[in-house]
Amino acid sequence: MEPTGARPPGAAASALDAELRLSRGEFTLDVALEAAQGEILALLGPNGAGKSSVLRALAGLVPLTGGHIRVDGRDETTTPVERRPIGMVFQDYLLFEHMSALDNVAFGPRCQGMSRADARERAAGLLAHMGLSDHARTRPRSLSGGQAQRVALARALAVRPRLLLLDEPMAALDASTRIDVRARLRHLLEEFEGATVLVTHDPLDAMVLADRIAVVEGGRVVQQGAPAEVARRPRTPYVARLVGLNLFRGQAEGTTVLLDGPGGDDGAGVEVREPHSGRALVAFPPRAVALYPEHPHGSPRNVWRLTVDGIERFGDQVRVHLAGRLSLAADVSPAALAELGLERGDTVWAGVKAAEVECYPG
Ligand SMILES: Nc1ncnc2c1ncn2[C@@H]1O[C@H](COP(=O)(O)OP(=O)(O)OP(=O)(O)O)[C@@H](O)[C@H]1O
Repeated sequence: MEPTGARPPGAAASALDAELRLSRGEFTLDVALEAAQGEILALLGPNGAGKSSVLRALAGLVPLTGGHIRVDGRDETTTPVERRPIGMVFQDYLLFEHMSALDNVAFGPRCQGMSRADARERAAGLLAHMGLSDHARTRPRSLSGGQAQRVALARALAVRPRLLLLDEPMAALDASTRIDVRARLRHLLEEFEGATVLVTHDPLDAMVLADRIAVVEGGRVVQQGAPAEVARRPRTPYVARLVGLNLFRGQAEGTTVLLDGPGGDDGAGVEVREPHSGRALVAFPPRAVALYPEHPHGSPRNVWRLTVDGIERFGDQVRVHLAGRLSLAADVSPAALAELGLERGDTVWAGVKAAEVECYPG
C-alpha cells in the first residue's frame, strides 16, 4: 500500500485545499476551503446548512460532482475512503462495540499494515495521552460518554492522519463533561501537525478551539475569518444572533448609515464614529442600548422611539426586544426595568452612542 501519510518533498504549505461541489436531493453544496498546517478551521452554521456534507465529502463518503480535494498538495479527490490520510470522529461513526478501547485504537494502524504489537503500542501511547490507560481493556459500552469520545479521538489520531475531521465531537456530552473534553481536545489539537476541520453548532466551541471560522449557510460559505473578527463583525443575521449583536444593513454617507427599512422603505438612520460610504453593516451589543421613558437629552447620538415586543431573562440582565422603525434587543438590569415599569406593547426611547456602533463594508 502506498504510504498516504507521507508528504511529498516540496509540497505546498497548505494542508488542505478543497473545492467541494455536490448535490444531495434538492440541496447543493458549493464551498472552497483552505487550511494551513496545524490550523483548526471550525465550520459553524444552522441545521441543514451543509456542514456534515462538507466533512463527508472530504472523507470520501459522499461523491463530488465537481471540485477537488488536496491534502498537503496531493490530490485526494478520488482516493478511496480507507486510503485517505484522514482521521475522523463522526457522531454516527462510533466505536466498534465488540473490541476493547485498545483494539479500537489499534484497528487503523493494523489496517495500514502495522504489526499487532506495534499497533497496540501506539494505541496504548495514545490512550495514555488521553488519560485512559486504566480503560484500555474496557469495551465501549462500559465507558462514559466523555471517555468514549476520547477513545474515538485517539482512534482518529492513531492512523497519523494529515487531516482531522471532527463532526460535533462534543454534542452528545453533558455540560461538565463537555468542559473537560473541550480542554483536552484543545490540548491535543495544539500538538497535531495537520489541519483540523471541526463542525459545530456551538459558537463557544468555535471561539475556544478554532484559529479560523467558516460560517456555512445554505450550502455556501457566507463569512470566514478569525473568531474575534467574526464575533465583532457578523455578516448575516444568523451570525449576529450567535454572537449576540444587533445587526443592520444600510447605505452609508459620511457618519450616517440609512438602514434598509422593512418592505424596501427607508429605515432609521444610525450615526457611527467614522465616515463611510456605500453599502454598510452596523452592529452593536444589546448592552450598549440604554432605555429612557422620555426623549433623552445629551450624550446618545442615536435615539429611536420603539415599542416593547417582548421581555425575557438573560443571565443576570433582562433582554428587552423592541420593534418599530428598526428591531433591536436591549439588555438592562432588572432594577432598571422595574424603574421603567415596561410591559409588552409600551413605547420607550432607546439610545446608543455612536462610539458603541461598529460599522464595516456590507
Ligand atoms: N443522505 C442524504 N440524502 C439526501 N439529502 C441529504 C442527505 N443527507 C443530508 N441531506 C440534505 O443535505 C442538506 C445538508 O445536510 P447536512 O447534514 O450537511 O447539514 P448540517 O449543516 O450538517 O446540518 P446539521 O447541523 O443539522 O447536522 C440538508 O438539506 C439535508 O436534508
